[in-house]
Amino acid sequence: MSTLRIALLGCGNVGSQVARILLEDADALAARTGARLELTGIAVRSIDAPRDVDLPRELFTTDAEALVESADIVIELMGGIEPARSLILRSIEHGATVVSGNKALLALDGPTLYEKADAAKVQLSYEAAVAGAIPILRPIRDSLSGDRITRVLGIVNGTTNFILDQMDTTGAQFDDALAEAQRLGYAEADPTADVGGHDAAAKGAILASLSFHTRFALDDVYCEGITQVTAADIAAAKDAGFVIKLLAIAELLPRDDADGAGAEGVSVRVHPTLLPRDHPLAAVHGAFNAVFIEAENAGELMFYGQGAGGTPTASAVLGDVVSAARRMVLGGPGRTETTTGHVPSMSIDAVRTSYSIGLDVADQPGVLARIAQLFAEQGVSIETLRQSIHPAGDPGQATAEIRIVTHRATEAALAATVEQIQHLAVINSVTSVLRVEGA
Ligand SMILES: NC(=O)c1ccc[n+]([C@@H]2O[C@H](COP(=O)([O-])OP(=O)(O)OC[C@H]3O[C@@H](n4cnc5c(N)ncnc54)[C@H](O)[C@@H]3O)[C@@H](O)[C@H]2O)c1
Ligand SMILES: N[C@@H](CCO)C(=O)O
Ligand code: NA
Repeated sequence: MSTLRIALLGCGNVGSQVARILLEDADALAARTGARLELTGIAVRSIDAPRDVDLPRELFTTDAEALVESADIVIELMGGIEPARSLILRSIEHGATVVSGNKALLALDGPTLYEKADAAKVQLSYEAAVAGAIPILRPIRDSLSGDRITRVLGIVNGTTNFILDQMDTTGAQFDDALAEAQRLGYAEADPTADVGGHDAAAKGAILASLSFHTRFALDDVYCEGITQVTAADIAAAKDAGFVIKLLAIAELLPRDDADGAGAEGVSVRVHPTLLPRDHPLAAVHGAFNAVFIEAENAGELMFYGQGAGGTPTASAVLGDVVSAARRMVLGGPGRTETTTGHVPSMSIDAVRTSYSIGLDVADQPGVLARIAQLFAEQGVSIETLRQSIHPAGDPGQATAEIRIVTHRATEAALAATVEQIQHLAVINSVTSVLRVEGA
């Protein structure tokens, strides 16, 4: 039996579990691949740093460059842009297959890496980068490659799903739910990339690229996080039969711009979204992830599981390693990417969706009529309207909270409506504007 030499870069949460599995399950992995997967070294910053997993000390090295030069398969789990990027490029130049979980790097500079890998005829795979343990990239790339995907809705960030789920199930405020996520170790000490939607946006760019056979970068993704979502938004959504989730959405849209008439484009966006409570994604609780796909022939599909954590994520890494090793044993590089299309990226302005709008208004005659008139003037049709009165001590000072759910409208029409409403004398404030999907 032949031997494949494996270099591991980084020995943190995920890397340490990958090393453990490579050593503990060596016989089973050899039987599955037809080659022995020999872990030749683990690049670390400090050889004597304390680690959760007990690994042979002689495997550790601080010379990552030398390690990749002698490897058949390089597993990059350091995270960050540099030196991960340079080490991956160096590995490709040396003809090594690369497996990575680095969504930040892939969303930022994936095209350069894929092109170098294609030119060198080596494989680059990264199942761990999107939705951790959930097999999602291989199903999109392989299983669904004979179908036409039309829409992808993903809960791809566990921290934000945990926070929104806590707010929904316990009525917690955002800050308290975030503190709980940090206490349980879901959120980073600096949770900006999670709550700002940037982590989900990186994953959205990767999902869109593979689903629509075109390379989309982070810049193509409209991104809105969950920091503005209040307990009142969640309660109002619940009252109206919805749940709020942070979704990464990639969908095919018709184009009606001058040179695109009759053609299609792709919109990629991340924002808090109202979902009907009977939508399959509404049942994804806690820090779990799920990706809901609509395809022309397959119809609706959902992939569910743990999107983070050292051991679950290591499962996805090992899947890529075994798959790559099998192809190396059988010969030939196999085809890893088909993102050679040219579907244009479309801005969120082209999207037509429903909106949930919260208004704080004076409780006076004619207020509803004025609001309804303004919506009509902008061509935005109201689907439901709920009102609750907040009495005040002085007569004439009572206020009302109004929640309007619209039929589908464009971002432009909605923005114009909100802009005009703010100028109405009877409106105290627009308390929230959220999009609705899946209704
Ligand atoms: N943890 C998860 O749940 C999860 C899920 C999906 C994807 N990922 C991705 O997997 C990768 C690793 O994540 P993690 O949670 O294990 O991170 P981590 O921070 O726990 O581990 C990274 C390790 O790499 C080491 N490292 C950084 N730069 C190095 C260098 N120049 N040389 C040697 N070692 C270096 C760090 O010291 C650290 O031990 C990241 O790209 C992350 O985005 C993680
Ligand atoms: N911070 C990410 C980790 C997995 O990429 C999350 O909360 O889902
Ligand atoms: Na995955």
